[in-house]
Amino acid sequence: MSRTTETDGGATGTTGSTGHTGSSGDSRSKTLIDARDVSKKFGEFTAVDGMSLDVGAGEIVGLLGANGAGKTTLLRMILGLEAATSGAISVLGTSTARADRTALGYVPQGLGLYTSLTLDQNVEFVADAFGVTDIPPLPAALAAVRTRQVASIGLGRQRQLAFHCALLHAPRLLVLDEPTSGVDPLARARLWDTIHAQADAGVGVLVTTHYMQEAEQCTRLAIMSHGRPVARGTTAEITASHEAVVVHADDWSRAFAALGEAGLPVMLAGRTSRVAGTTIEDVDAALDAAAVPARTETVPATLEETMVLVERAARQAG
Ligand SMILES: Nc1ncnc2c1ncn2[C@@H]1O[C@H](COP(=O)(O)OP(=O)(O)OP(=O)(O)O)[C@@H](O)[C@H]1O
Repeated sequence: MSRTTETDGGATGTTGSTGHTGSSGDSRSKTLIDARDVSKKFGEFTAVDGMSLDVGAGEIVGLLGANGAGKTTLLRMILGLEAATSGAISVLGTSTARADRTALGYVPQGLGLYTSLTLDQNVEFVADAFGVTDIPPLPAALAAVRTRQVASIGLGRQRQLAFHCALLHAPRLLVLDEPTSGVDPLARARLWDTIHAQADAGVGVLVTTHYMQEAEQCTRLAIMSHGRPVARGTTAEITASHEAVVVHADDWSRAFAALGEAGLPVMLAGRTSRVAGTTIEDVDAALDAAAVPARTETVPATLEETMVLVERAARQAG
């Protein structure tokens, strides 16, 4: 398996099935986003620093990072809503400025709906803007409230409507900025059904999310920290070189407390403690010192643990 995790801020291309698809022949035509070494400065502040990213047809690429990591800024540059300070971005085979807007669907964090208009009026507005005459029917949950003002319906339905509007003109590329934020788990699962259906139909999807369960549904991931690339690849590739120690103890709360008191970055998962980024010897020593009987084992780190570790490594590297 190719190793694609990066901790040095460098954005080398991935290889194999997760690799950059924009280099040759048939694959070139399927590359919908090709961003290379892109940076953005706001005055003296660097919000995005040397990010590279590609999205192919039928792929769901997840962009992850803590609040303020630079995800939205990168999306906005890809969409041509913000000019890059340096680097090159190609969208649908051309510069962002010349990209065919009718082939692009975008759901911003703020949804971009007209909240004082009804659901029907929002759909009509978007259909008019894109010249769509064959308007697909509203999903049942939205049809039931079609004449209500958008402001009067819940966030879950608003997000569903924003999706519906973004898909109205059958875009080839979908850009989603935290599309399920604040939505209950069932509605979230439904929105992800829609995302998968689009990808299955050949649409390329670039999505930001803070939910690890959603990230794990992506074809590939790019993780950024303080504007910089820190890891990329499939979930399996990104987590492959990271481990956690799992602690099984009858007195799980004492084990958890002992590890915390020893200064280890312990997390509780049900009734087991997990410590990522340290050795099993250190964990055993902390438990022995506190006289807590326990069985320990080393397991692959979760994506969430890996994100913490790569972010910490990036911070330490400066
Ligand atoms: N127009 C702007 N002028 C100055 N600074 C900005 C501007 N837009 C964004 N920033 C800063 O750039 C950094 C990255 O912001 P951005 O919104 O891209 O992060 P994010 O990863 O999308 O965060 P979140 O997950 O909270 O949405 C933040 O520190 C933000 O304050």
